[in-house]
Amino acid sequence: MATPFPRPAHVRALAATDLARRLDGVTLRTVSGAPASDPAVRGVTLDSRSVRDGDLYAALPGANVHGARFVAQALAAGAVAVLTDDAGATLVGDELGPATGDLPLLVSPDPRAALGRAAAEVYARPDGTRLDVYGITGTNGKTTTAYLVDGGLHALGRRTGLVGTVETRIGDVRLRSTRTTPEASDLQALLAVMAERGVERCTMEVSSHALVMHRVDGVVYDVAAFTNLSQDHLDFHGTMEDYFAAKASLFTPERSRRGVVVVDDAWGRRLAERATVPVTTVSATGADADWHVRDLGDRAFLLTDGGGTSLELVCPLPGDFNQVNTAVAALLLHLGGEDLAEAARAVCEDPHVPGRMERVETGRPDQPLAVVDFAHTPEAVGAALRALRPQTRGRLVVVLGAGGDRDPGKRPHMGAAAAAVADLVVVTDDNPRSEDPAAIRAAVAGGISDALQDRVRVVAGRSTAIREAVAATSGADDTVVVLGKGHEQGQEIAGLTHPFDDREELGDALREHRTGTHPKERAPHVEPETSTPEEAAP
Ligand SMILES: CC(=O)N[C@H]1[C@@H](OP(=O)(O)OP(=O)(O)OC[C@H]2O[C@@H](n3ccc(=O)[nH]c3=O)[C@H](O)[C@@H]2O)O[C@H](CO)[C@@H](O)[C@@H]1O[C@H](C)C(=O)N[C@@H](C)C(=O)N[C@H](CCC(=O)O)C(=O)O
Ligand SMILES: Nc1ncnc2c1ncn2[C@@H]1O[C@H](COP(=O)(O)OP(=O)(O)OP(=O)(O)O)[C@@H](O)[C@H]1O
Ligand SMILES: N[C@H](CCC[C@H](N)C(=O)O)C(=O)O
Ligand SMILES: [Mg+2]
Repeated sequence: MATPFPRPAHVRALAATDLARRLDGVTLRTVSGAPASDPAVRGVTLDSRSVRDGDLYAALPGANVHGARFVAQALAAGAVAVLTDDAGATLVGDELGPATGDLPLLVSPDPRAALGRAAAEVYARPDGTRLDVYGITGTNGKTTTAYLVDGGLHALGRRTGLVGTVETRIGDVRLRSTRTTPEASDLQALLAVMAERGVERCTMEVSSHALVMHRVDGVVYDVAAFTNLSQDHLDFHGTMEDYFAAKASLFTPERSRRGVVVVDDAWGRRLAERATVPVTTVSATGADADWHVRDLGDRAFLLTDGGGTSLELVCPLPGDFNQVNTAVAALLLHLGGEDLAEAARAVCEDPHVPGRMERVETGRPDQPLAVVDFAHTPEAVGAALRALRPQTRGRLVVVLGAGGDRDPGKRPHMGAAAAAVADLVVVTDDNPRSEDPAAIRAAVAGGISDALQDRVRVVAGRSTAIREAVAATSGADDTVVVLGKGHEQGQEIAGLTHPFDDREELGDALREHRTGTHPKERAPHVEPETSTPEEAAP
């Protein structure tokens, strides 16, 4: 898929030989052994389908295929040089033969690691342009905190950029994000475009995939923040230790200048000890920290250093965890040079975070409290439901599933976390991707103990499940919450993405429930029938 990201108008046309010299560990070679030609490199990409005239094409080894397989396509599209590894150089020779004997090959033992720096060289900002970059990492809360920071900056009158799961923004221009953290060459181009268009501060989510896959190499964050660590992505990282090591690498001088670390889990406490840049710590649980969050009820909380500074704030979003996200956002801005009190008030002004604890309203006074949230880890499922429990006088009904082709180990824990708090758990499909949806549902429901199985319904088809959940509520005292897909606009089933929006589905279900309309199926379903709880037996 072609990258949607723009390129800067002004680039440095660096001779390929010069570029090679600027990159540590890179040697210049040709297929034939003849001297390399020396074209000007004016852009960088790692995807042959996105090559533009004058580009360096990074032919990277991948889990599925070696990018060197696409060198002919890249050259046809205008690539003038190739960054690759030894294996890639051999493949280029095999694919192209002597025809492009003087094509400059920039060869590195780890071309993915060289990519960000290569792009940073080519897209180097004009002197005097200042763009501060803030990076937020952690298992849960990156998107929410990034919106809080960006909203705060906006309220303070700064021109901002935002890069994350939901969208990418350059000032007022909004682009769709394909990943939480873009690939290194896209990111460097994006930051250069932001600087060109007068953006002063860019706030971005930094995923653990990005840290391991060198997507943020070439960026030094002015302030980095860590929210928390709990189980997710073990399909990619293997162990929690490795997952932690990925996150911790953000808090080193190569990647950031200073940090904010939440020390409410053991990983955060370890990070605060291990970080090799100065960090400010914050806790909402009374752990030893520089700053503390004290809940005052009704969303009010105190941000205090236990000494002379105490700010009373009203959290703009529901849930105790959002008080922590708000505190992190305020402290990050403070470390970035803003006055703390002004920053904290600005952060609390009026953030809209799409698909996170987002209410769905029909205008009908007797509708249940209806919420769409992005919780898709055991920890987040528990946190989201615990946030809604006290507001619910009647029944708390939750719809959830788990994504296919993603960490299978978290599925039973997600089911268990939901059943521990909710009165009814409707287990259904998230994005099954290439997996069997029934097996994923069974894994989620299978995590729920026998004693709680009477709270569980397993329903194939997310649309049907949302309608069953709404039908299980009986008025304004009840809550129905749909977890896992938040802002997502599609449901990925067997290689195809079908339009699907939880907020629309929930709104439709609430309106149909009121008028007694028959549930309509808007999205294609893998299996149309409603299955029974037996299917979920472990
Ligand atoms: C697990 C993972 O992150 N994989 C990334 C990895 O893919 P890969 O090693 O399998 O690459 P590959 O498919 O073998 O292709 C090899 C190379 O050939 C290139 N290619 C391929 C085909 C073609 O026609 N032309 C071409 O140039 C590719 O661009 C690639 O560089 O390198 C590719 C680019 O080099 C990435 O696109 C790809 O991200 C995939 C799409 C992905 O889904 N990543 C997700 C899991 C991800 O990154 N998620 C995080 C975390 C979100 C969160 O925190 O919850 C995110 O930041 O979004
Ligand atoms: N600080 C927090 N602690 C625990 N749970 C949280 C926290 N912040 C948000 N959540 C929960 O996690 C869900 C995901 O939040 P958010 O989208 O902000 O995280 P993220 O880190 O960007 O996730 P992703 O990696 O998938 O992009 C929220 O919908 C909410 O249920
Ligand atoms: N960025 C997250 C999104 C997960 C959202 C959930 N709907 C799923 O499909 O698992 C991931 O790739 O793990
Ligand atoms: Mg996110």
